[in-house]
Amino acid sequence: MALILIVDDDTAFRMTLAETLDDLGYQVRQAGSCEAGLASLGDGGIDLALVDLRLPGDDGLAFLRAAATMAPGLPCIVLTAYASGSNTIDAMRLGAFDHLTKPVGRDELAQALARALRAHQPAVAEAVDDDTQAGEQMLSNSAPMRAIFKRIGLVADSDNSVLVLGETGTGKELVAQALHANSARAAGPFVAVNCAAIPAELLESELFGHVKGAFSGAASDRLGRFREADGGTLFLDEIGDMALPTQAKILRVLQEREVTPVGGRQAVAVDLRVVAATHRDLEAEVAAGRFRADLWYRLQVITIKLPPLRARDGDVALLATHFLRQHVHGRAKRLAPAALAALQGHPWPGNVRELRNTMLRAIALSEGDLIDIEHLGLDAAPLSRAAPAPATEAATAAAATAPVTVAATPAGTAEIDWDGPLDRAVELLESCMLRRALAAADGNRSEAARRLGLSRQQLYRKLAQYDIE
Ligand SMILES: Nc1ncnc2c1ncn2[C@@H]1O[C@H](COP(=O)(O)OP(=O)(O)OP(=O)(O)O)[C@@H](O)[C@H]1O
Repeated sequence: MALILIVDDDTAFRMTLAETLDDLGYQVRQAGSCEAGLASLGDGGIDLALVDLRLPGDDGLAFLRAAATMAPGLPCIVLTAYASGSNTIDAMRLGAFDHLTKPVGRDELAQALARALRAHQPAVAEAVDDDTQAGEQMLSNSAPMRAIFKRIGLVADSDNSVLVLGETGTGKELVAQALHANSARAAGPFVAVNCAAIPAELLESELFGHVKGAFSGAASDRLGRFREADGGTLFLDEIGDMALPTQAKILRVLQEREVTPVGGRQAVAVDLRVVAATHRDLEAEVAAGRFRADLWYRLQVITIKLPPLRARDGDVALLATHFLRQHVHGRAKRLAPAALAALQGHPWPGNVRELRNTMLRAIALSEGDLIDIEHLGLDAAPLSRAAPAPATEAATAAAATAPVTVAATPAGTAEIDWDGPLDRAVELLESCMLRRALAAADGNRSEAARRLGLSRQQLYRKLAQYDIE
C-alpha cells in the first residue's frame, strides 16, 4: 500500500484529504509545514507527496527543491487554491508531477495519484532562479491551461524553437514571455516583433538590421531585432503573415545562426532562441504554398497550442474578476449574477483580449459599484454583434462617452444563409464586421483595425478582399 505524505498548513483540508486517501486505500502521513514535511520525508518510506504551494515560512516550492535532493524521483503533486501560470511553471520545472487546484475532486485525485505512482519518474530537478517570473501573470484554473503551464515548465530550458498556436487573444505572447522568463536566457533580452505589422519592404532591415547608406534613408547602422535579441529570446508574432522571400531569409538565419545586415558583407553570429506564433493554420498555409514547409518543420520542433477561452472551464469568471480587481481603482465594483452569466455564455471569438476589453469598457460605463448586463455591451446573438471592444484604455474611455450608432450595412448578417456553405457565411460575416467597425471608427482605419483585433496590414488586406472603400 503506497504511503502518501500531505504537506499543507490547512488542518481541516488536510484531515479531509487524509480521509479521502484512506478511503482510496492509501496510507497517509501529514505535515503542516515545509520543515515538518521534510522531516517526515527524512524518516523514509514515502511514495508520493501532495504539497500545498502556499505554506507559512518556507513554501511548497522550497519543499520541492529540497525533496529533489533528499528523495530524487519522488513523485510530488502540487496543490493550490489558486493556480497561476508562474507557480505551475515553477513547480513543473522543479519536477512536480502534476498540479491540482483546490478543491480537489475525489476522481481527479484518484486519477492523478494512479498516474503519478505508475510513472514514478526520476525528478527533473534543476536550480531555479527565484527572480525568473513571467512579466504578466497567466491565470487559469482550467485543465487544458494547466496542461499548457506544465508544458511551458518542461520545455522552457531547451533551446529548440517553439511554435505557439492559438486563436487571436488567447495569450500567445504571454506564453512566449513565460518561456523566456523561465529559461536559462531569462537574464538576456526578450524581443518581440509583430511580423504582420511591419511592411514587407521594411521587415528585412527591421529583423536583420542595415548598414549606413544601404538604402536611401539608412542614415546610420541599425542592429536589427535578431541581434538585439542576442543572448535572449526573439518572439516572431504572426509569422504566418510573413512574405515567402522573408521566410527564406529567416530559415537561413535559423540554420546558420548568423545574420547579414541589409547592405552589409559580413555575417554576424547570433545566439538566441526563437519563439514564433500565429493564429493561422500553418499546415494549411504550407499546403496552400503560402508558407515554406522547411521553415515550418524547423519552427514546430516544440508546439504549444492554446485552447480558445470558450474551452477553458471556469476561466471566464476567474479572469473577469481578475480584470475587475486589476483595473478598478478606488471603490470596488462587483459583477451582477446576470452579467456573470452573460459573460459565461458568450463565445469570446477575441478570447482573453476581448474579455479584458469588455471588462475595461464595463468598468468605464458603470457608474455605481455594480456591473450589470447592459454595461457589458454583449449582444444576445453573438454572431451579429458589433466589432470587439476597443483595445486601449483611452479608446475604451472614448467609446464610453461616445456611444456608437452603426447604420445598417448592405452586407448585413441577416443575409447569412445558416444552412448554406460555411465559406460564404464567413465572408458575409467578415465583410459585415469590417463595415461596422469602419463606421464605428468614423472611417479611421487604425481605430477600426484595433476594434477588430487586426493589424493595419491585415485590415487593408481584408478591405481589398471584400472590395470595401
Ligand atoms: N491567461 C491569461 N491571464 C491573464 N491575462 C491574459 C491571459 N491570456 C491573455 N491575457 C491577456 O490578454 C491579452 C492578449 O494576450 P496576448 O497578446 O498574449 O494574446 P495573443 O494570442 O498573442 O494575441 P494575438 O494573436 O492577437 O497576437 C493581453 O492583455 C494579455 O495580458
